[in-house]
Amino acid sequence: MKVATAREMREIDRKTIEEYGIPGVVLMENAGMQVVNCIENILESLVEQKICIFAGTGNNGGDGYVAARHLYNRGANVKVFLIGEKEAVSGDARLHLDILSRMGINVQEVAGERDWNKVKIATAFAACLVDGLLGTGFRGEMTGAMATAAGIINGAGKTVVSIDIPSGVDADTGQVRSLAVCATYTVTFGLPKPGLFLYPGASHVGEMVIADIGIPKPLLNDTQLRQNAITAGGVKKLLPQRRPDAHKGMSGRVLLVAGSEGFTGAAFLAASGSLRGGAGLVTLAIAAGLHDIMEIKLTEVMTRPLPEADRGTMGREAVPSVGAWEFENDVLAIGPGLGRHTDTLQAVREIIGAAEKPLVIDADALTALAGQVELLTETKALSIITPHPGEMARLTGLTVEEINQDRIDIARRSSQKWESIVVLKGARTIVAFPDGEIYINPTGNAGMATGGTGDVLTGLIAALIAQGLSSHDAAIAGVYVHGMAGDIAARRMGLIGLTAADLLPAIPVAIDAIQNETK
Ligand SMILES: NC(=O)C1=CN([C@@H]2O[C@H](COP(=O)(O)OP(=O)(O)OC[C@H]3O[C@@H](n4cnc5c(N)ncnc54)[C@H](O)[C@@H]3O)[C@@H](O)[C@H]2O)[C@@H](O)CC1
Ligand SMILES: [K+]
Repeated sequence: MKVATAREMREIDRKTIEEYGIPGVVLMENAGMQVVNCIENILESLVEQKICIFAGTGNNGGDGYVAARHLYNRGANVKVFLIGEKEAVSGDARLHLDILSRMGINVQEVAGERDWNKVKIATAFAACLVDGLLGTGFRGEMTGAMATAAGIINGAGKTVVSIDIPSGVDADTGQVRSLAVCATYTVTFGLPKPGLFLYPGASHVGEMVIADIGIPKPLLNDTQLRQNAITAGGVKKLLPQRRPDAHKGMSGRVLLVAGSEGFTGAAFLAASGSLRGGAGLVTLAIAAGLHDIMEIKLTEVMTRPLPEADRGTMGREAVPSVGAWEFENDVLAIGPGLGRHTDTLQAVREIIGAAEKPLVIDADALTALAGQVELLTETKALSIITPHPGEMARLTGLTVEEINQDRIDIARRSSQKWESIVVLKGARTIVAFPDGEIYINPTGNAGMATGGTGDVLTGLIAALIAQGLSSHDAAIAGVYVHGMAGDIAARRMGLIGLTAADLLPAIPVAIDAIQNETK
């Protein structure tokens, strides 16, 4: 599903109006009507329901006036509060404001203390509050009267329906400075905006309703829109089908280079992630001193001992062995729990530099790349790197905070610069491709913020590549399945105390659920 930034949405609106000839007031009419349809679904009947509409002076407020008119027509008792002056309302919004006046529906400009008291009393008795304060035109932070209004809305404890986006959320980044409206429902127009998926904005959205306001379909499917939200229906088309006469050789082979003393669990989780992801054969290459332990710990996985630097850490002599084994496999995943011994990191760089098969690079292998990321542009194969924000910080020189403030843009620019697929993990994983395309993953939960879940993802993505998916498709499908496995596990046991190993049995359940998805 395409996702549009504020600028792109403005452009879509412009083309709808100028190129297709659908007037802006019609779009606004449809938008307001869709908000009313949503409220009617929630409240069942609108007759004599008290509903407060909060409007700003822009077009978001314009949608609010339309909603007010239709709510009134359907029997509701509406109160419209304008945060600003009527004089400041122009264009399409002005036209709809004037219609309200002609209908005798009062629009109260909120300025002084007495007005705020009226607002507070009205909200206390309302069944539903409609937030048309600010939409995609919002920038910066809510201050003054806007902030006061948002505070009253949030403090009222009522059902809140936000128009297009909860006011105060940055449509492109999901950032919330000072405060933002906390919606129960957000009715967004045409296409969802990135800020509805990205945190902290995402936690203000409530239930997202994507409403048709009559924008022509070619504009909504425009390939020039470079952001997407991953959907179950989309992933279903990517996942491998298992033939009835399949044998293990057909489901692909994963070579995993992982683990070091104290970090055998990472190797176990990545290898198990590959198995649960459906790989036919999984080989774990691990420092020789740990080989015997892993033979016991992993039943279905083949293990290969690697020459060591110190006890339990891969040494540089491992490079030729990994190079030789790589050719017996379809994909090489490297990094989970490898440790940071200087020789190990050097070996990792040499392995990556020489690799010819698709690569999945994670954890300590990313540490090996810090300061030398250009190595990625020199590999023959397309690499997927799977940094969490801390690892991304080491790779980019930015802080974790800077990365989380603009996850999409940073993932996109890094992918283009490093000519690699970037899977930026964290709440709302972003998959970025060197051609500028972005996929936002909607699955997953806070319970997955625990050690080892990233190792499972590495193994899972590698398993999908082994089964014939392109690196592109494996990255998209992998993050979606992984998050969904986390959601399935969390439904069973809650968020607290969820472990990475709990994800493993949920992976096949997630894949099965997606494959049986009807859409
Ligand atoms: N033809 C169109 O463009 C359509 C637009 N629609 C609606 O219009 C919205 C976008 O409308 P606009 O571009 O007019 O913008 P908004 O209504 O989102 O807000 C713009 C107004 O808010 C002010 N503003 C910006 N940042 C502020 C801040 N930090 N504090 C206080 N005020 C601030 C601006 O100066 C401007 O007056 C969409 O979200 C959607 O709801 C819909 O009616 C569909 C059609
Ligand atoms: K809004």
